[in-house]
Amino acid sequence: MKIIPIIQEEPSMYGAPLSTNAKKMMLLGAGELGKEVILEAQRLGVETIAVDRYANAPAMQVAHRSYVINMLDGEELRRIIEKERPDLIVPEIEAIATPTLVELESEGYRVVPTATAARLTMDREGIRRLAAETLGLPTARYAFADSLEELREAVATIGTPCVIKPIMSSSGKGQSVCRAPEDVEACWNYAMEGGRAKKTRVIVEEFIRFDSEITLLTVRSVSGTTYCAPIGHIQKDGDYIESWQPHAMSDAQIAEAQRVARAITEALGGAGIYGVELFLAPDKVYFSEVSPRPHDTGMVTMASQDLSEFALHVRAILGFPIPNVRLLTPAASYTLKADRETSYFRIGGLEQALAVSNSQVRVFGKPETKPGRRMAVALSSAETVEAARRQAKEAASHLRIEYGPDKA
Ligand SMILES: Nc1ncnc2c1ncn2[C@@H]1O[C@H](COP(=O)(O)OP(=O)(O)OP(=O)(O)O)[C@@H](O)[C@H]1O
Ligand SMILES: NCC(=O)N[C@@H]1O[C@H](COP(=O)([O-])[O-])[C@@H](O)[C@H]1O
Ligand SMILES: [Mg+2]
Repeated sequence: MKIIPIIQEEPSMYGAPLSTNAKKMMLLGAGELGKEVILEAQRLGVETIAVDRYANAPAMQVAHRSYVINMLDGEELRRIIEKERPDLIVPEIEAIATPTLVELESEGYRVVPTATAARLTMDREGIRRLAAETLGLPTARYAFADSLEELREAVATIGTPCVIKPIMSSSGKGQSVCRAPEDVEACWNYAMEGGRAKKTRVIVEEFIRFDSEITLLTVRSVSGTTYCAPIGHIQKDGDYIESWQPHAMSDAQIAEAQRVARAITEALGGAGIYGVELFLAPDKVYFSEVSPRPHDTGMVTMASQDLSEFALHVRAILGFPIPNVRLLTPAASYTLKADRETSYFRIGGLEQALAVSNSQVRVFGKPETKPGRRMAVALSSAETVEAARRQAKEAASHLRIEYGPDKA
């Protein structure tokens, strides 16, 4: 019997999930952000595959299928991609063998937003040099170092206080503020322990005394470039604790923030959502970094916008239009973090948290706690940002992690 393939003339024509004509999306990284991306993809009838370094990751729990591999190993990555042949490869974290993604893209695979964007944002050096040196965007002064000796020199050049970060890390892992030359060795050791990949290189950045910091979610789709209302946030030890939307900014600051966001997202190309991180100082908007994917601080959009950052990402990468994004209400998010390592734990306090007006909770379902690991988030909406922040903080304060005995 001759099988007549269904010709996919229109990008929007696809069959049911798990059928031969399904649209297949593979997420590389399966944390709390990927979980929401997968749920949104499934709402549009897409078949989903989640990949991460450990079993039972949040997005694996909602995907059609999953794989546990070392995503920094190019051969392992290629093996599962060639086995699954996904229509879309969607990086969800930075630490992926991006040279393999570049090769796969040249062989015809579609990497979101582009393999080059994944490669440039895989470590802090690629994106910082693109932003500051190629595009001339305003950033903190910076230098790189590969050893403790080089770090001493770099700190002397940049001056103290400065921020030291492994070039490959996220959520503040291995990041510290160096306040005086005698702190350099402790900062180096901390960076070596905290980096995600086995790379010893670090970036030293001038410490910016900003008034506030924001994420400007920027969407590139067939409808053009759209900016969400700015999201303000507070970070502790390099990781986000609280975010809110909209963040109050002057017209001049908004115009400058959008100029920077347009420049960096145009340079990275492709379609999808980008989280452009900016520091707002009285007379300047600094570019900090960009995620070519949904952003943790953007979880607030699940309570504030008609289309969350996850829905926007999925729409954009599938090639569907995004004529507008509506901010429905001020809203805020507040995180719940663990303080020790165990897989014997329970999360409680939902009865009280959900009794707070206009509040919701997302429990990510991570199988293990670790010190500083984000386990859940509270989301609240209100008439004002201030009230939303109070409610989200209150809801999160009711959530608690009860730890059992450590593993025998
Ligand atoms: N040069 C700087 N000056 C002042 N504060 C900084 C500087 N660099 C980073 N920070 C603070 O540390 C936070 C985390 O830094 P950064 O975004 O570079 O780390 P990250 O590990 O990539 O975090 P994430 O993955 O959550 O975005 C920033 O949001 C900011 O609050
Ligand atoms: N700032 C980036 C960020 O928030 N990324 C999100 O955290 C997960 C890793 O969490 P884990 O370290 O707890 O496994 C990632 O998979 C992503 O969802
Ligand atoms: Mg950041």
